[in-house]
Amino acid sequence: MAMTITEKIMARNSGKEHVVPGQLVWTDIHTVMTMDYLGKTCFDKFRSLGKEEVFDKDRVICVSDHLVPPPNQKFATMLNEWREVVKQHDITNFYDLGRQGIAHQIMVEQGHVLPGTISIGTDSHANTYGAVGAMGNAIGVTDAAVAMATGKAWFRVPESVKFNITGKWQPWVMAKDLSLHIMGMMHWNGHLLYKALEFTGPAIDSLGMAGRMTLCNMTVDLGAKNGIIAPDKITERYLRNRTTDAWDFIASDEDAHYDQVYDIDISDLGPTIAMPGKLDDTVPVEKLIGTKFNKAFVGTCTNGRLEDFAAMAEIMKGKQVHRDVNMILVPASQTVYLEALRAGYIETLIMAGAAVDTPSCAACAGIHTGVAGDGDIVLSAGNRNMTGRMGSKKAEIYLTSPTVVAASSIKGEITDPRTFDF
Ligand SMILES: CC(C)[C@H](C(=O)O)[C@@H](O)C(=O)O
Ligand code: SF4
Repeated sequence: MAMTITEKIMARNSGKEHVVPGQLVWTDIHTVMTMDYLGKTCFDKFRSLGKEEVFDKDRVICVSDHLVPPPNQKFATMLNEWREVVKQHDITNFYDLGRQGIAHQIMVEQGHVLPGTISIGTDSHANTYGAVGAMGNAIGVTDAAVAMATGKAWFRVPESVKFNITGKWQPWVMAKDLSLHIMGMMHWNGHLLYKALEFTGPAIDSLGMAGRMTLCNMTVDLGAKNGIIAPDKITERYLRNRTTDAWDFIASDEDAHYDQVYDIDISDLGPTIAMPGKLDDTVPVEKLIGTKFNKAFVGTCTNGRLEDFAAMAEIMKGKQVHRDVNMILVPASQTVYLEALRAGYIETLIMAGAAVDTPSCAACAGIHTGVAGDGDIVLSAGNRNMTGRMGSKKAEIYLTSPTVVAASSIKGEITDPRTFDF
């Protein structure tokens, strides 16, 4: 019986020949991720199950990202309790301050997710893991605690939806623009709720791992269960030095059934921006040319990767951030930070007047490093722009790609990087 890649992953990890959408399955879990913000609660739940030892100390991945370095005493104390509980359970892979990064970046870059397997995390953007052909899923602390105890979790097999992406990427247009375009196209109409979104087609084949991570990452903001891209040569190259585990090129059958199929030709897709307060209210950059803003932010699990800073450095080299703009850049992990330093991108960006901070979630959820105050207008490459998301309820957040943020920050107003004067 023909199956989609997500159905195949659900089947193979629940010991079944095949599964169908709607079926409940009890599956093996490759890795469970938890982080500083919810991790202590998660371990408390785990203890309440009467358990002391996690199912596999190498496969419960603990990351400090939302709260490091602690911005205040409350979070410093929370971090101390978190560190204590991770220590008590003798977890092998603890990415604490000094080795830190945003959990989803860590999970993929450190080889903790594998094509054809299922990894879950106590954070909504665990969908990111679909970039390497894994089923990545956000779950609550109770389900995470059960998985930490048993190495298993239950799922309702989702219906699959195919996004067939064709055409050639225009210069400076990024996967983020496609994500925002889909967000606007679907208008949160409920059609993608709890669906498995599969991205395929020539424009995906040519997309690097950073773009694939961006695309899968934001599927949760579309209401989907997961986002996934079948592993290919790009995946293989990416995973080469990151995992020694065996995996195979799992893919959907040609005659697999999809609940919906969307064809998108990106030849005409330009830089795209989500208006403040509503992620699905997206417009082409042309509509906002000249709009003023005073804060620029690039980082997060959506756009804090090496390729993002590389593109920004190309645009900003030898130029200066406009005097009315404060720009904060936060690499998604220590590895990204180091690679960006070595490649000279950080130097270029600092010379241009950007402030670069230590890897963390930073101001994305309004916790630290550049939170928004009353009256701020932020041009951000993050993933959420609801009122109050980055701090003040009296701030406005426009969401876009790193190249739009780069060109616009030089100009001091929203600008199209395709027509930017280099
Ligand atoms: C704190 C955490 C539970 C939350 C999430 O899961 O999304 C955060 O990462 C966010 O982006 O708002
Ligand atoms: S970077 Fe933002 S969206 Fe991603 S996990 Fe952190 S707070 Fe959540």
